[in-house]
Amino acid sequence: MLDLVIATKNAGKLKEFREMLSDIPLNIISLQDFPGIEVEENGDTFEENAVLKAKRVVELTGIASLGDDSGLEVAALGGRPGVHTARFAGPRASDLENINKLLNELKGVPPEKRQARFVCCLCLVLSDGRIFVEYGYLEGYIILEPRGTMGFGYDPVFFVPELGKTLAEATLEEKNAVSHRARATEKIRKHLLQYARS
Ligand SMILES: O=P(O)(O)OP(=O)(O)OP(=O)(O)OC[C@H]1O[C@@H](n2cnc3c(O)ncnc32)[C@H](O)[C@@H]1O
Ligand SMILES: [Mg+2]
Repeated sequence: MLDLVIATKNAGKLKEFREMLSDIPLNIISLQDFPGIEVEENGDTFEENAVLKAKRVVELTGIASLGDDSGLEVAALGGRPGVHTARFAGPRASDLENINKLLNELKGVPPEKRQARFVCCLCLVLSDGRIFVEYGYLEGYIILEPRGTMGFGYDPVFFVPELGKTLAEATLEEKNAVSHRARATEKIRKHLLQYARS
């Protein structure tokens, strides 16, 4: 069975990928298995960062890699925090600090004007250098107070109309049925299947 390195240090993303790709015969590992690898995410777009992550891992390991760069675009904030989502409240910000900063910036914005979307850009780089890029989106609203304990990141404040709950109130299976990451993964799946058979 071939290895696939998910180019991430985020345990929440890894858990979602492991579940979504469980039917593909690949041995899924991550940067937890390569603690020395650091990737500077200095791109101006999700795509630049997703490509940076996966290319760097292939360069250093020689193993095919899937990079995920994702984030939140909030309409009332003109699309911010966007590519800066992970460091919205500062370079080493925790999920809670980021959520608090978001809720503060949205203070006084009424519920119907709190539209947001999650964006996920996935980049698969194979060891022969071939590159595939796909996007997925999830539309929702930023609620007034966090709700739920599952998932990661901004999940407790992201309400999904099609689920009738926040992403942190959704099970892994429910989130993976609709998420930005799941939608991008569906599009990249055929390339992963081909790689697994190679
Ligand atoms: O770069 P890696 O190591 O993959 O991990 P990261 O957490 O830094 O990931 P990003 O650079 O892609 O930043 C994504 C930001 O968007 C948030 N985010 C992305 N997908 C999310 C999801 O499904 N639910 C909640 N928050 C999410 C996440 O918490 C980060 O703050
Ligand atoms: Mg990151």
